[in-house]
Order: sequence, then structure tokens, then C-alpha cells
Amino acid sequence: MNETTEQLAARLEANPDPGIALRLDGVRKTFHTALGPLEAVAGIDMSVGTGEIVAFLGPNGAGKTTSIDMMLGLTAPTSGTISVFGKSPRAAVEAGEISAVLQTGGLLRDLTVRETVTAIAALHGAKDRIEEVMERTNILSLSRRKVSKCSGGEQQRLKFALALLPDPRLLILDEPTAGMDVAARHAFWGTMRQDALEGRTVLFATHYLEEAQDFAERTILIGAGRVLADGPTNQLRTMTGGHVVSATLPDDRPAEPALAALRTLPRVVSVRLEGRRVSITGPESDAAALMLLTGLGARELEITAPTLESAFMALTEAR
Ligand SMILES: Nc1ncnc2c1ncn2[C@@H]1O[C@H](COP(=O)(O)OP(=O)(O)OP(=O)(O)O)[C@@H](O)[C@H]1O
Repeated sequence: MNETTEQLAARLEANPDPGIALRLDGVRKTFHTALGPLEAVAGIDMSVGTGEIVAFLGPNGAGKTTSIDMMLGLTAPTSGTISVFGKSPRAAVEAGEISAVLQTGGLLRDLTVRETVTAIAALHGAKDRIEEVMERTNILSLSRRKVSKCSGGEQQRLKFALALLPDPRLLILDEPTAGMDVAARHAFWGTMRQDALEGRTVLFATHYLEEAQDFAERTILIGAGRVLADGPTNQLRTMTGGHVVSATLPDDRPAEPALAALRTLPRVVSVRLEGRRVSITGPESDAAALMLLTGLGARELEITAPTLESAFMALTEAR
């Protein structure tokens, strides 16, 4: 059916950002600590389209949890704006359009699994979704188990069930598979994929490269509160723009002048030393090889395409 002009106008008024589930513009968050201000999020611009599964990848302390707290309206940005389906995060939470599986808290240890699901379903007016959600998250067999007796992975599945109760259009997951074994991880992501096919948007924070690689078509890499790279996960390894050149430096000379010289090469992303072995990451691999062999007396030269891990290390360490 073709949309009438009135219907289009009504839709744009309800969501001025069609096709976009989540948008962050110039978002910053500064905490005031005893040691002075700490900029946990230092200016993030990003958007996530409806139906995408996106990995929010970064090392510890990168600012993932702080960003997620702001997306959920749990804390306000110091500056910048966040919109969820064109609404403020709080309005989207109230409308049941966004929900989350968070790392900490949230479960009462003395309730059983079913009592927990039933209590939260009552809050959302979603009693009719209890069976479906419990089946989907594979917790029916745990119905009568006390939360305190559930393993870490089982508690994660329960949290996942609670997050699905309002039938959110956008699901945010902070390290969702922590504590799950390999089989549970695969089952979990299988469910997620199915949900995404049905139109649910998923953003998950992780510091596991493999998890981004295996389950997200797109990865937003963050470090030190900034977006370092954003693109298809299978291209992340080339986002450093080049290869890794490694070689063994001569024993009879100090390494530091050689490292300083290598750092002057154009567009070098990182220079690292382990023992006498130096590795240079960057797009100008020929120039690095030439300098190593002819200028620095290095031997055992190797040039390799970056692994996802080396791309990740180079991008996060280079700042
Ligand atoms: N309430 C707070 N007060 C002061 N500093 C904070 C607060 N919350 C977070 N930080 C700091 O902000 C930075 C970003 O933390 P955040 O928890 O967002 O990172 P993360 O990427 O989620 O890390 P992890 O993977 O370890 O959970 C860290 O340096 C952290 O110590």
C-alpha cells in the first residue's frame, strides 16, 4: 500500500529520523573525580540503522558502559545529544522501545526464575509474552530454580529474557555473553540473529574481538572515549590501512634510535618492540622494510597482513 502524504507527515513527526534507531551527536561525558575531571566519553558521533547488529568494541575503560548508560537515559551527557527512534532515551525507555541487558545488578537472588520473569512482565503489562520469551531464551527448564542457584550464564539468559519482555525495537547488551559457555554463546547469538531478521536492532558492547567478528556485520571500535573506526567488521583489519612489518634488530646497537627513526616513516600507526623484534604497522610497508634492511641493519624480515587482533591493538594503542 502506498503511503499518503498525511501518513508520511505523521510518521516523520513521530520519528524525524526514519530508518535510524539510535543517533549520538557530539556526545561527551565528564566525571568529576578527586583527581580532577575525567573525560570518559570524549565526543562520539554515531548512528545505528534499524535492523542492524552492531558491535561496540573497545578495551577496558574505553567508555562503552558510560555510553550505554547515556543511551538508556540512566545518566545525561555533559554535552551533545542522543536520540532513540527520534525520541529522548528516557521517552524511548518509557515507550518500551529500548531495553538492555546490563553487566551489573538487576536480579533478586531469592526469587525463582519464573517469579522474576512474572514480576517484570507485570511491570511492563506483558504477561502474555512470558511463555514465548522464556522459551526463546531457553530458560523454561529453569523455571523453578532460585536465581541464587543459577550459573552466571543462566543469569545472563534470564536478564536477556527480562530485556525482551517489553518487545523492544532496540536492544542494548553490555558484555551479554559473559559467563556463558561456547554452546550457550552460539544459542544466544542464534536468537539475536533471528530477532534482527525480524527487525529488532541490536547494539552490543564487547571486548572480545571474536565476538564482534562472529556476530556483527558492523563494528564501531572505541578507545579513550572516541570512535577509532566504524565499518564492516570484516574490513576492520584493514582499517589500520596496511600491513605489519617485523624484523630483528641488530644486537650490537641500542634499539631506541631505530624505533625513533621508524616512527618518522609516513603514516605509521604503531611501532612496537618485543625483545629485539620490532613490528611496524601502517600502510607504507615497503618504506618500513627498506629502512629496516638498509638503514638499520635488521634481519629476518617478515611482512604480514594484519590480523583483526593486530588491527585492534594498533588502533587502540596508537592513541
Ligand atoms: N561514575 C564514574 N565516576 C568516575 N569515573 C568513572 C565513572 N564511571 C566510569 N568512569 C571512568 O570512565 C572511563 C570509562 O569507563 P567505562 O566503564 O565507560 O568503560 P568500559 O569501556 O565500559 O570498560 P569495561 O570494558 O571495563 O566495562 C574509565 O576510566 C572509568 O574509570
